[in-house]
Amino acid sequence: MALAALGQLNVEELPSWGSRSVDCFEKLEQIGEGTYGQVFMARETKTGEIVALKKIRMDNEKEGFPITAIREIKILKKLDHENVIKLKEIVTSSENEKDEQNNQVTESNKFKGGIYMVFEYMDHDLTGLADRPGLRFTVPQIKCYMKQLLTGLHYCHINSVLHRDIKGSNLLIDNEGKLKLADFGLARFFANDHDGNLTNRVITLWYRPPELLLGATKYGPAVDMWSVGCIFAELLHGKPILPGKNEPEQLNKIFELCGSPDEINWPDASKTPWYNNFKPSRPMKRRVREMFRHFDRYALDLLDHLLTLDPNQRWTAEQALDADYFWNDPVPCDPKSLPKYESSHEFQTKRKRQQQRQNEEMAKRQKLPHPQQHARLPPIQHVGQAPSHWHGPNHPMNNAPPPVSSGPSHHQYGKPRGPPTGPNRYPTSGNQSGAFNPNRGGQVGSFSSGPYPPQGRGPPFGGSGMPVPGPRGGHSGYGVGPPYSQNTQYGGSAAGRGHNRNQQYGWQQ
Ligand SMILES: Nc1ncnc2c1ncn2[C@@H]1O[C@H](COP(=O)(O)OP(=O)(O)OP(=O)(O)O)[C@@H](O)[C@H]1O
Repeated sequence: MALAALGQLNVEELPSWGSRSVDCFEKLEQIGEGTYGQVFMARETKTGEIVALKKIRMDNEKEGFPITAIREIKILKKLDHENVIKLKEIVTSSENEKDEQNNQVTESNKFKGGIYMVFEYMDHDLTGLADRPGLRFTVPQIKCYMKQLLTGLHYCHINSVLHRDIKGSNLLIDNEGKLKLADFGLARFFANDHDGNLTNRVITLWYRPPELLLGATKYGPAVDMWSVGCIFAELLHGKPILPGKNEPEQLNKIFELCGSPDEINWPDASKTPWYNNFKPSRPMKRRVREMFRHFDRYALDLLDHLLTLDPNQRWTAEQALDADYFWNDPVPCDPKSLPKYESSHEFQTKRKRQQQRQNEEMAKRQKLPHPQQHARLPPIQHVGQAPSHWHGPNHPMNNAPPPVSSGPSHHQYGKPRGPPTGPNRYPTSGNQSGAFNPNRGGQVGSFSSGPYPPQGRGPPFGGSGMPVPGPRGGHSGYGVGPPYSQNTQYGGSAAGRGHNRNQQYGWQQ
């Protein structure tokens, strides 16, 4: 099959798609559990190649094959880029197989069989990787991941694809340091005039832009760029920056950080469907630069242009890649120079948290001292999961040997891991613009999932599917002034630069 050049779509199709059985693969371990299916690490029996198998969940489908899976397959078959996950083929299983929990198929599902998407295998997702105790990403590493994220997204956007669920667990990373966008279950092709009516119920809440929270149904690539801004700040700050519990609170957090919409910062805000329901009761000042004053000026400048309320003024992926941030020291590192980690996926870190909770409960009951809690452990969401193992205190980023372990792990060569006694991986403060040693320096950022955000796929505003009728509808924090001090300056722009470095990415517009 001829490969598409960078920036081009893949127009050829493998003839064998769907014709092979999943029996050609040996399932090794479950590595993911998503809204739409389980993900397994597997080995192709014939070639020994390690792949990821994503089983398409059919049990809730009354109307046949799920539309999200159809979309994901359709889009991924067309995309061909080094920063976008590669869908290798589709395989099927016979209708009377047992399900993954070893339950026999029932009357209602017995004729459905199983359909799996076969992906290239990636060792980590960004959330799972960053949740490793003791891990600190360096600034060149963050720049390297950000550059790849933006390059992959730029490719999607110039090919008229919106991702619509950019978040850490959908950014996959291999041990060559390559980052790839994954989970195109919410993605769709878009028209450049943004004239169509698109669904408003997309993007995981913490990464959802203000225009969607205000009900917009005509939108474009800028929605993904807001999510990128949230991830960027999270990488540098060490924790999610806008962890709202529900849509009104999410909007309130956005306004507290980015200021309330007005005629200057977002002239069209008042035209959004739910503006009158959610507009703040009094003006709020923009505080991005104050809140993140510990970032260096180039990082702040990029962040400021990504976390821009008005989607029309928000930077595009192309503009972001041209930001001074990527062109000033310390420059992004070469992906290949990144340390290799034992594999980690969010699903597994959730299991570890589950195990820790159980240990704590046990310790409480036995009146023993509590096991040490990792600073950033989110609440448990899944119960009844199998125990796993802790990562040890030593970490490649700390110039120490890799963790050692005694039990089974993601890889057969996995080693035992001890309790999380490593240093806190969140940067405290300090200017990052000084001299830097990528492997040793104190200029570190980090990233973590924190408590799990509500998913972007459910209906907004609880079960009703309707917006809360007013800004004060039961939400105490809404419309109340922000808790920050007033003596800050907002400004800064990278506008006016004459030089464009875009051609260095080999894009085709
Ligand atoms: N190609 C892959 N290689 C390794 N791990 C993968 C791969 N694809 C997915 N995973 C793991 O499985 C998890 C879930 O996959 P994915 O996001 O595609 O499923 P989903 O059902 O759409 O999930 P969600 O509802 O969380 O969006 C990912 O976060 C990742 O950890």
